[in-house]
Amino acid sequence: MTERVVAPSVLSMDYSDTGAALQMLENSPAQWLHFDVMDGHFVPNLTFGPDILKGIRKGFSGILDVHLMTSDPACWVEPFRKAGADLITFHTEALDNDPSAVSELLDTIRSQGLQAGFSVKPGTPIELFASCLPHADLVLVMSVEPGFGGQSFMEGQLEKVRWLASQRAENDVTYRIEIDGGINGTTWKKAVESGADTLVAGSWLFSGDLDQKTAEMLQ
Ligand SMILES: O=C(CO)[C@@H](O)[C@H](O)COP(=O)(O)O
Ligand SMILES: [Fe+2]
Repeated sequence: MTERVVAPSVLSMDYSDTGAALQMLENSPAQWLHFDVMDGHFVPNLTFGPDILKGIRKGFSGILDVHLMTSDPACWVEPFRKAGADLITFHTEALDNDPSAVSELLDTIRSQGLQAGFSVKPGTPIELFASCLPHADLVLVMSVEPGFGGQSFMEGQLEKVRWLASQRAENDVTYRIEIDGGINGTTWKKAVESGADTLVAGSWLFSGDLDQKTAEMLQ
């Protein structure tokens, strides 16, 4: 079984005291940090670039999990690799949902020594990307429309998690199944029961008791 991982989303981090926030994360049981990159074009919001990741890299020794919500994902692979990313996930919709292009970009990311993932928005069928699964280290199921933290969990997306888990059980593939959006004290359990092993959580985790909530999710 794949070890469960919790990845707090930096979108909800306290930026009035970044050093203290990073220190708290470094000392917490969370193994990863989820870094949401939004370009104001693929999604109607704008967040962080590689320079910010470079700073975060200095204060966090775990896995830096970059979630690219950008229209041109390929051009950001090298800058984020140089900045210290460990894993880069991009959206299939940015590549017109073309499975060949998705596999090709996954291979490119891996060839740079990084782990590679792809993600689908809630309206995109996951089955389109069966041929991409052997090329992926992680598949990210969005359980909200990408763009903002603090939205409600879309329970119907768990069907994709179940499909990914069954594909993994039936085939010679080893990707992680990550879920992102609306994760809280109730929804994380549903995600895990459906087969998710990598839990991104932003607003709920950062609203208090991050260590305790993370430890519970890892039990
Ligand atoms: O990618 C995204 C949003 O587009 C996420 O990573 C959110 O940042 C998760 O935040 P919560 O839904 O947990 O508040
Ligand atoms: Fe995300």
